[in-house]
Amino acid sequence: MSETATQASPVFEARALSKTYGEGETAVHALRGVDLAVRRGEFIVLLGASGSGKSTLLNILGGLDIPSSGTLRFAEHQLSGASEAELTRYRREHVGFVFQFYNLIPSLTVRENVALVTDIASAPMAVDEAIGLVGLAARADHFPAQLSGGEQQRVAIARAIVKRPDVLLCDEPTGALDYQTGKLVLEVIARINQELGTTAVVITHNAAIAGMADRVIYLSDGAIQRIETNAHKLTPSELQW
Ligand SMILES: Nc1ncnc2c1ncn2[C@@H]1O[C@H](COP(=O)(O)OP(=O)(O)OP(=O)(O)O)[C@@H](O)[C@H]1O
Repeated sequence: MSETATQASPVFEARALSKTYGEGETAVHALRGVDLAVRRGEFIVLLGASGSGKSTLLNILGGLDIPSSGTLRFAEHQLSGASEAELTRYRREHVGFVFQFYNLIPSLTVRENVALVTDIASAPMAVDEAIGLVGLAARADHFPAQLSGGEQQRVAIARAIVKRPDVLLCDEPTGALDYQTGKLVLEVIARINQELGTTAVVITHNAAIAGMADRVIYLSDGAIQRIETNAHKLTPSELQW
């Protein structure tokens, strides 16, 4: 992260964020009082056991879910208490999502899959620029079925970043990929974070990935257990697992 990013004011600020699914005896407390500030341009890795609340936190940051209590602010937008229409606009203008499964449209080429989202973006980059950033210029006219899992995930990343989102939220982006392919995908996410200054929050089950983060947030039972800052960030090629 650059010096300016370190000094910038938080892009996300969460206070006492809680999320309860259901009610009464069957209530599940997915988040219990999370306080968190994320700086612009930061690379955050979220670690924690299954069920610790990682996806819930990421989905709330991305405006896909709403907290039961507490407050959440993104830059000048108050997300807690926002209407469904406001959250839709927030997601559209500011957030790129990458999930474990790529959700590409099989009948469209790489270029067409990425171009789809540019219609609703206010200032998208050129489709071929996004495809170039993820290293797939030579595959732009191919269909998803002609690509490896890692290449399909890179298309999904191109689709997420073509609209120039402020934040890139990734839920287990390498979960379905082998070691080498996973590293390539992580390299692309690190590149987007560094070259475009996109704030990145990445959920993983793989503790080794923590080495490439500015900060690692450990969730346990819906609460932040600890936060570690990496004095020296590793590149994905230096990670070993
Ligand atoms: N829509 C929902 N309805 C009811 N309970 C839910 C819902 N979504 C999540 N939960 C529960 O909230 C808790 C936190 O789930 P969450 O998916 O955030 O955990 P996670 O850390 O991302 O887990 P994993 O690593 O397995 O994906 C879990 O107990 C889960 O069962």
